[in-house]
Amino acid sequence: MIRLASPTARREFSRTAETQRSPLGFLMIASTIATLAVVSAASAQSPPKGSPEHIKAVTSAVDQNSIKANAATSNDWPTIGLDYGETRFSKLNQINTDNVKNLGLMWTYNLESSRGVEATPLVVDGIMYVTASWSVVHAIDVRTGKRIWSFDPEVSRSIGYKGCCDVVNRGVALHKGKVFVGAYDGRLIALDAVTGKKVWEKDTLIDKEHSYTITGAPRVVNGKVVIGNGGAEYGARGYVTAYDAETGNQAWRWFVVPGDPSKPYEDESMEAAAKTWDPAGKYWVNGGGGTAWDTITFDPDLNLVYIGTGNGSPWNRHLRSPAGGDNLYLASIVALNADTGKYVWHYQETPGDHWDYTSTQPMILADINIDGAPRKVILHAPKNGFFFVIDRTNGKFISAKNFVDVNWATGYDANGRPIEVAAARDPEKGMDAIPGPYGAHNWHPMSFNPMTGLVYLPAQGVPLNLTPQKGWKHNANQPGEFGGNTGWNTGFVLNATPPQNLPFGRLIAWDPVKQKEAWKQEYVAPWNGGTLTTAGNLVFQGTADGRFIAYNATTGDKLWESPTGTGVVAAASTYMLDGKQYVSIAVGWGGVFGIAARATEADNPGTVYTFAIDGKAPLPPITKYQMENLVEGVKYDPADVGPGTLLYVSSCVTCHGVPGVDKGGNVRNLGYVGAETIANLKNFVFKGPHVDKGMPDFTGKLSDDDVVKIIAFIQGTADAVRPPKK
Ligand SMILES: O=C(O)c1cc(C(=O)O)c2c(n1)C(=O)C(=O)c1cc(C(=O)O)[nH]c1-2
Ligand SMILES: [Ca+2]
Repeated sequence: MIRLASPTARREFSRTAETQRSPLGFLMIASTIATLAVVSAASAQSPPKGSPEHIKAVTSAVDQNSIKANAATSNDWPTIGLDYGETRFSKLNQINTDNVKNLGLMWTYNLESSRGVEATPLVVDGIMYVTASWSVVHAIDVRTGKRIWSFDPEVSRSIGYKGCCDVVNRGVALHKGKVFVGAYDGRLIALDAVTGKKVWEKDTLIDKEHSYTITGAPRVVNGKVVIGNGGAEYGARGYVTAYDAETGNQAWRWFVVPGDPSKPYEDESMEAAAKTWDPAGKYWVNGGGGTAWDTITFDPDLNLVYIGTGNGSPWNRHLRSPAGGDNLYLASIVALNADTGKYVWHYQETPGDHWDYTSTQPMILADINIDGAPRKVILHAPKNGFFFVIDRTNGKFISAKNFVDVNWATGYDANGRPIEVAAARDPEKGMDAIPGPYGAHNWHPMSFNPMTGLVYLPAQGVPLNLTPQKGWKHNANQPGEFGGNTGWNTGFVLNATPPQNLPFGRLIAWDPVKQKEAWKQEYVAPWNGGTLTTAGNLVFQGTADGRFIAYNATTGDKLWESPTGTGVVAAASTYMLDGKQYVSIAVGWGGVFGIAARATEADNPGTVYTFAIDGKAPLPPITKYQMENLVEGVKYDPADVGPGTLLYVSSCVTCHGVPGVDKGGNVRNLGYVGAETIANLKNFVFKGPHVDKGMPDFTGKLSDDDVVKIIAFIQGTADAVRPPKK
């Protein structure tokens, strides 16, 4: 009880009482109560880590401000590329060049998937969100390595073949207590971060005639979730859509390429783009392409969203747009207003794309000094083999330099146009495209370390010969058309002539100011993982041959490695947990190269590996990849091998590779599945047992007689490649 002793004290009290009645006073009391609440919360027990209350508290706090604030410490990994620049540069240095040799396993978590795993794990205060194949989301408690929940959007496995490049997913976005995932079948789904229960779901697909998928990670910009689609191998028209994060209501949509010119253009940018396409190619029937299937990057200060756009559909421009033209906005970086989705500027990296040179590769927004002046730039290494530095305020070209050998252009002129080699567009003659359609760099994220000034870039060469296809028509499915019987439309015959260049995989440390390589590491195969770099002067990368490696970021010296039980394609994340730095990587062999090819005999399921200094957990035992002997003795008529080859190319090769030549990836090679399976191929091709794993049912697409011919090709090829018996 307050005793009002003196008149002064009484006066003081009444004045306080006065102010308490005024609005200002109310605020003062409220703030006092708030302060008391904070004090008592701190002194009382905070919710146990990993409890629903703790997960709710830490995930609800993730928003634009917290992501910006986290960039100062890198304590958490709250968004796919770590920060809005998507630098994948962590300021953490507890693990560094001196002690990385003591890095050890804390735990592994089985993602229970056998297809590609491409996601970077997000982590806030030890709560991890990561996706496996088939867009399945896992919430994991890093403190224990145990599942909190998992969510399977139950994508019908029968549509697996409707995406070009494996049933992959590149991860989730986290915002104010929700987890956002794009499902392979085109749904954008919001989940409660605590329970994994669905909050809302939107079908993002505007057109069910063409094959659209989602494989990329959504991004949240100004409270909206932005997502694009895949499908440009199938005749899709690219677009990106923003949905309100709370309600799922559509906020805006921007198309990448123009639609049917007999209908009104959606906006001025489409009207301008249409002038760069020849309507004689009926591009709107073939979709046009440009699908934004991976990178979407956001600069909150400029309020711009940057979209990396995909290849033309079909690939061959002579067929798509016979009179030529740049075919905007294919293979470009396009800046959109984050609030309205309105076009602001574009820079086209591959005008008139002809080689599947997507620009969907992850972008990095960096502030670097060029010619003594600070510039806000985008660093980008698209499929086409050139490293680009672009002014991100206005889209102006700064520089481009090839980071691997290329044969389609000799360089870029001062205006940022490629100086093309005419033979690369020969309408009749085929050539090895260098880079080939797998790209000199694919979706595997690169990272940028401002301390070394270097970009760590997973580069590669996958040889492919492209010969213009005679008589191509949309969905005509000519025998011999690559993937034609599963919906592909490229307008090229692939490898009609065996390619003469050689495959390679390489980690390049690239100086974006000098546009020059600083160091490199060669690998045994293409298709190595994304990179992570840290203030401990480290670069982390997983490899196609099943290792997770740490390098010295300055010199490229290898400092540490661990086996991973399968090939790695995703990039790692790092974060602090209760005062200790952790590194996590989701492994799982796959993606477009990994469907049919492999570089390791280890065949463990998709798994999250988490490491810290002095971790002592045992590595999981390795399961060896199972293959039958090269198929032998299946009866066939040699006259069927020729027609069987064409049928195989249009129906089987995209997933199964070349029998007896490739060794199988996450899908089997038909040279190594046993004679009984090949002799009974009909049972697999028509309503077969693998339809629920994503294989097409070829009923009505192949005849019994076609299957006989395909068998002839498989056995004939196996016989041709079999080493002579001693
Ligand atoms: O044109 C497209 O729409 C599209 C989509 C995708 C995809 O969604 O995964 C890929 C590609 N193209 C592509 O060209 C490509 O090389 C590729 C590799 C991968 C992968 O995950 O390994 N996806 C894709
Ligand atoms: Ca593509």
